[in-house]
Amino acid sequence: MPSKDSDHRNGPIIPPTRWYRSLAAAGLHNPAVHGPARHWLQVEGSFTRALQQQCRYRFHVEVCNEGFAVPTLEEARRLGLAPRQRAWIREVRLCGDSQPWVLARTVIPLACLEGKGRRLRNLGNKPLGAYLFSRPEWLRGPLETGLCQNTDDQQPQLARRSLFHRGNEALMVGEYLLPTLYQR
Ligand SMILES: C=C(O[C@@H]1C=C(C(=O)O)C=C[C@H]1O)C(=O)O
Repeated sequence: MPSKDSDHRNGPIIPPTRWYRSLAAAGLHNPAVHGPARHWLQVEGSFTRALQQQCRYRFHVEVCNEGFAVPTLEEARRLGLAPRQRAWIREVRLCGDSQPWVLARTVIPLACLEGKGRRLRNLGNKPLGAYLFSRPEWLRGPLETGLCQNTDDQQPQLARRSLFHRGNEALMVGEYLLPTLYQR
């Protein structure tokens, strides 16, 4: 059942995105990945942490949509899920000093919600990164680079995503950089 946050009218518009295995591969299609956003596309470790370090005053997470929903076909394929299999989907804005800097979309398959993973449904405004990076059983896979399609200059143009693995299970975190983050 969707949480009350899914009533939010101003949820992030996550643009359709083409994903590449590396920054260099994406750069062949859009050299903007080598510009000021490059640093953010390559941050290792917790992205939340890196954003917090850039804030003068305050970092916060705004939950826009959260609940059970059907992932896109591309997401289902990437996670090895059957098409139309529902998952817990969380969409948030990551804000620095009260400005939205990043939109994030996380797809959490049902298997990840079992056992201790139940907590993943109750994060609220606590950043997911704080959860994942404080638990050694979750390991991050390689970062992909995304080129967002059909966006205007207020919307994300560039993105990154990775799978986090716990044994045979995996969830997927996509982070879509808003120009306000890297054009400051
Ligand atoms: C995965 C991380 O978590 C961050 C927090 C998110 C959330 O709270 O939904 C989403 C994407 C991330 O950037 C991270 O910090 O690296």
